[in-house]
Amino acid sequence: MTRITKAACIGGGVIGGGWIARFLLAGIDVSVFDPHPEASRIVGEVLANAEKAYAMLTGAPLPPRGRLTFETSLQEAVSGADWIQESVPERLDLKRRVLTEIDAAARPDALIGSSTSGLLPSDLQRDMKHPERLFVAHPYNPVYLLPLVEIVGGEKTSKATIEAAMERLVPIGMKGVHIVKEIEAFVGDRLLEALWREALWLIHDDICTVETLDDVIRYSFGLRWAQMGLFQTYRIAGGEAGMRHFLAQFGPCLAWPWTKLTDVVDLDDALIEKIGKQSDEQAAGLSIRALERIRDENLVGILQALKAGNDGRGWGAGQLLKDFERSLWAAGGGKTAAIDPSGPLKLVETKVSPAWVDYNSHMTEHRYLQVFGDTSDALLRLIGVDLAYVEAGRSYYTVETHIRHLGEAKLGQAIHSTCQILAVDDKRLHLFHTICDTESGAVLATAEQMLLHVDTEAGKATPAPAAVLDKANLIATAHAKLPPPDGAGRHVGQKR
Ligand SMILES: NC(=O)C1=CN([C@@H]2O[C@H](COP(=O)(O)OP(=O)(O)OC[C@H]3O[C@@H](n4cnc5c(N)ncnc54)[C@H](O)[C@@H]3O)[C@@H](O)[C@H]2O)C=CC1
Ligand SMILES: C[N+](C)(C)CC(=O)CC(=O)[O-]
Repeated sequence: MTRITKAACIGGGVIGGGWIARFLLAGIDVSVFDPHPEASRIVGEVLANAEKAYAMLTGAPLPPRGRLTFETSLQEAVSGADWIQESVPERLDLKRRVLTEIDAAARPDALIGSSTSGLLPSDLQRDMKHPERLFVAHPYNPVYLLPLVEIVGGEKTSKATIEAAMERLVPIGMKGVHIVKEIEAFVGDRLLEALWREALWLIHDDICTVETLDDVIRYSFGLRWAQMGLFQTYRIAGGEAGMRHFLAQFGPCLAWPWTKLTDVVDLDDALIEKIGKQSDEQAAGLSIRALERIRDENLVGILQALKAGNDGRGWGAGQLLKDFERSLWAAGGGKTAAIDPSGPLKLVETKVSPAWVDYNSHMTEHRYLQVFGDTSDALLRLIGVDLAYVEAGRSYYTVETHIRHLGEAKLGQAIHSTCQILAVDDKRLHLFHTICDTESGAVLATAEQMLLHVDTEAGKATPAPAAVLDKANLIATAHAKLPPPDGAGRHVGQKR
């Protein structure tokens, strides 16, 4: 799979900032051009939120963050970049000018994506010398968490460009959908605008407030849409007879006066003030950045729930996250930086994610097991038991775990986990893990585990090969010199 090696972002506002974070956190160097005097502060704040969100989103090893540079000219920014993302304000004249400048300065094989929400790529590429490499790459806010990108070509865009763009989105955890015919606003914004138009009428006509309208969405179909979209949701709503019955029953309503159709409400001063006032009341003093953090925590929780859906196989955006994590493990998981076996190995660093917190407002018990499981997995990769090893039919299975809960981990808290090998023989790995608060070093939980080496096809324990045992023994020999960890060998109910 071909990867982006260097990205350039022209425009670093809401969307440019999101793209910058997406690229950097995928390990890609990014150079930015944005004449706004506070561009670097704005991008820095978006990036800080994105890093916080990623720490909660995944325990998979992210690559080292890409290098971020701000340039004083567009030409310097695009130099050497193989993906250039334009995210300047939504004005055709401005975008055409900027895209023409990018076209003149970019390397010949660079792909040029525009974040436009609705302008036609054929209009955008009109003045370009190499229009075949221009496409719309329309993302959704926040770009670093929402994976979708609508890829739309214009009359002069080449097929190869579309294919290359779609392919390069995969390693950065995004899902490209190719919209085969160009229309204004593509698919997503066409749908959103229809809903928005209706919403503005409902406020204008005093049917409800903005808060009630948002409640109607977020307590009902908003929850459905995140996981099944529209058509699959309606298929189920047709009962056992499915979609055809649904169409027969509710199709005729489309001709009833349920909607204002394409009438556009007049956004006069009075309506703007009414919506602005109601929106201020709804925000209850929360700043935009604070609302962004709440939104991000919620999105992380939803993505993680979807990752666990469909009997653990993942569903929709959650399945995409699962695949992305798999690629992260495959790419970086085995290459743990210099291991120092003179102490317990620090193998997992993470933050307590919203989906991990229970009704007691702290990390719930099975998430401790998840972190301990991740710690065992990290150790296994270290001794050569990686994805390729497992796919070849052998692995280690956990046969016993004893967890002790000694402290509380709260939402967003930075925690890490260490591993001490207690014993190794040809079939068994006896491990002792400790989860600590990263700031204070306080011990929050420990787990003692026994793992058995298995032939996964036969479903039987089998001796591990020398290559694995040698690596495990090297660490175990060093760990044998450490004092036995406090709590090792304890059983439930034992007095301290
Ligand atoms: N805000 C949103 O929800 C979404 C916006 N988009 C699209 O993304 C694009 C950017 O929108 P936002 O980020 O929301 O706008 P924004 O106003 O937050 O950011 C635009 C940035 O472009 C910079 N800029 C202006 N002229 C420039 C130039 N000549 N060269 C380089 N930078 C320049 C500005 O200083 C500003 O930082 C638009 O095409 C918009 O339709 C796409 C998806 C969602
Ligand atoms: C309002 N908007 C048209 C800029 C929205 C988008 O383009 C996509 C989004 O993130 O909702």
